[in-house]
Amino acid sequence: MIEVTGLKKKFKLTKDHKKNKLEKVDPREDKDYFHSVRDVSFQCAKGEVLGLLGPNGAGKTTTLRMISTALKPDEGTIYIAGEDIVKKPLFGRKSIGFLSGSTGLYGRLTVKENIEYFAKLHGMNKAAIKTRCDELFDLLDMHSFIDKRAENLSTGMKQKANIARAVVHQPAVVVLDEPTTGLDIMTTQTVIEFIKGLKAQGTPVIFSTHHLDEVALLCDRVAVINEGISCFDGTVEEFKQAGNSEELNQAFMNILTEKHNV
Ligand SMILES: Nc1ncnc2c1ncn2[C@@H]1O[C@H](COP(=O)(O)OP(=O)(O)OP(=O)(O)O)[C@@H](O)[C@H]1O
Repeated sequence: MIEVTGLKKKFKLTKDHKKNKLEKVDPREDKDYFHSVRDVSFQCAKGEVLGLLGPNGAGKTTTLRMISTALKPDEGTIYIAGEDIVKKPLFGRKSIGFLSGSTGLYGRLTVKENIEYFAKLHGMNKAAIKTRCDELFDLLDMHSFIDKRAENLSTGMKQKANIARAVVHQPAVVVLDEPTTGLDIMTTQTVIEFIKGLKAQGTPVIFSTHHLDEVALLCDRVAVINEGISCFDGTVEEFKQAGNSEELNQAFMNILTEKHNV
């Protein structure tokens, strides 16, 4: 179970940003700061998949980076197994597997060497690494490229390798920032099946997406962020009710518009 409550994060504005007066002013911008995330809360229990939705710039990546402990929130709590990982970031790093657009692999190492290296960093022994790598290479259909250098991978291969890297230590919670962006249909399907597998094992999965068809396929819960503020957190059925539509795209737009006009 992961429970996120009242997260806030602001960034100091640079001089260059402040000078650019032609840009449309975002309500989150004040004199010196951009309040990227203003009040975000949601929860995801054992065996649930939560889809994190919001327009471009809503604050999804900033929120997920706080959950991954890469960014420290200004306010708020993130509880996993009864521990606030804002106060215990080391526990957070062990408990969470995080995939982001900026997750990196070492270009000169092969895929296998990369995954083994990150497994070692997590303190796994040789036997455990072999078993886990074989399992991940099967699940993510990676065998054909595990001996290729990471710098020579296609977008899809790289994404699969990054996912394997993120979950090699069997984290208690998996957090994926737009895991299917830029992937072809086959690779997307492999990633979707992989998320279903995590769910079947009871691992809570949080993923951000702009694809509501993925929400229909995978999610038990939905959280919506707009301009840094949570405007929905509930089950997919509650999402349809709140958005007054059985069609997820329409429900999403209705939720955004309604909350936007309040
Ligand atoms: N380090 C930073 N300094 C200043 N502003 C930032 C910083 N990081 C993020 N922001 C701003 O915070 C807002 C939220 O960004 P974020 O990347 O979290 O949005 P998002 O919901 O993930 O968007 P997208 O769907 O386009 O990926 C954006 O306006 C972004 O420009």
